[in-house]
Amino acid sequence: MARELTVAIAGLGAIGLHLARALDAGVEGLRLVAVSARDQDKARANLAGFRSQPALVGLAELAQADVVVEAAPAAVFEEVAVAAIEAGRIFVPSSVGALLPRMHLVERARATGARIIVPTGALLGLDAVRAAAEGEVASVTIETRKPPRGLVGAPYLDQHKIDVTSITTPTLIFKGNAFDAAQGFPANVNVAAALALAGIGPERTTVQIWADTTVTRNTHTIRVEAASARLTMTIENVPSEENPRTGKITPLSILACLRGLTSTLKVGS
Ligand SMILES: NC(=O)C1=CN([C@@H]2O[C@H](COP(=O)(O)OP(=O)(O)OC[C@H]3O[C@@H](n4cnc5c(N)ncnc54)[C@H](O)[C@@H]3O)[C@@H](O)[C@H]2O)C=CC1
Ligand SMILES: O=C([O-])CC(=O)C(=O)O
Repeated sequence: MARELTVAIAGLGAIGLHLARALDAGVEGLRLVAVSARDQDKARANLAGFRSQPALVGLAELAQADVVVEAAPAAVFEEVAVAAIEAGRIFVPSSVGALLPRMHLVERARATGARIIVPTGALLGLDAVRAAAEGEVASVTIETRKPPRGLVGAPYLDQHKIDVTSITTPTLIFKGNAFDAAQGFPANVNVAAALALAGIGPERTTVQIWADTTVTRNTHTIRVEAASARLTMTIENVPSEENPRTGKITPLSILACLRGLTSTLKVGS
């Protein structure tokens, strides 16, 4: 008997709307049943052509589904996460940076039977990082280069009075650990948070963020020095039209992650 999971999505932006459309088009074993949006009229317009109408509900009500995907601003992460975890659901966060200061949610999930599944998102190679982290790892670093406009609005820039729009040459904006990077750039370094969780934790994972006038893509390079292997991997993400901070691959990665929840053949660990 094929297994079917119902899915709910918080947020219908660059990630959520693409994912909702893909699920509505039909993915074996997954059925979109509910979505949540800030702008209800816009959401209704976006959903108008769907083959099957998901319910438009409040954030906490998303927990009616087996799988709750968070694709909303980090500010509402907790509301979505707590409802899903308390209901014992599978919680799939996009705003992974918001999970780092809330690791108590993992303990709650253990108690309620919920699972928290962090997708690879805009990054690559977390399978290899996880494998390496089963053994000894000396260092994990990530270098993120974004067109300056992709960094606009980050709290770190306001705090340090950095105007990225006036930058004319590639400039190192931040160097520190993944925990501090996630606080300072909540809409930009979810990839660093996911890397930290896959590998050696947010304190030991080193992050560099560059405002780079020479790149048109959100570019992430991971370097891992481990007893088993040395990894160097780069992904160059095409920014999405809706939100230049978010690479187009992100909803695709989450879709691939969701498929893996029910598929008979699953590739990659
Ligand atoms: N894990 C990863 O690799 C990546 C994670 N992200 C993160 O994923 C999250 C979503 O990213 P995008 O889709 O690009 O953002 P977006 O800004 O395009 O979409 C977010 C949507 O959430 C909606 N929203 C806002 N408040 C809401 C509320 N109270 N209830 C319901 N909906 C609400 C907005 O109206 C918007 O449509 C962000 O936190 C972003 O930083 C983005 C890229 C990669
Ligand atoms: O590269 C991207 O598409 C988005 C990104 O950096 C992130 O959210 O961490």
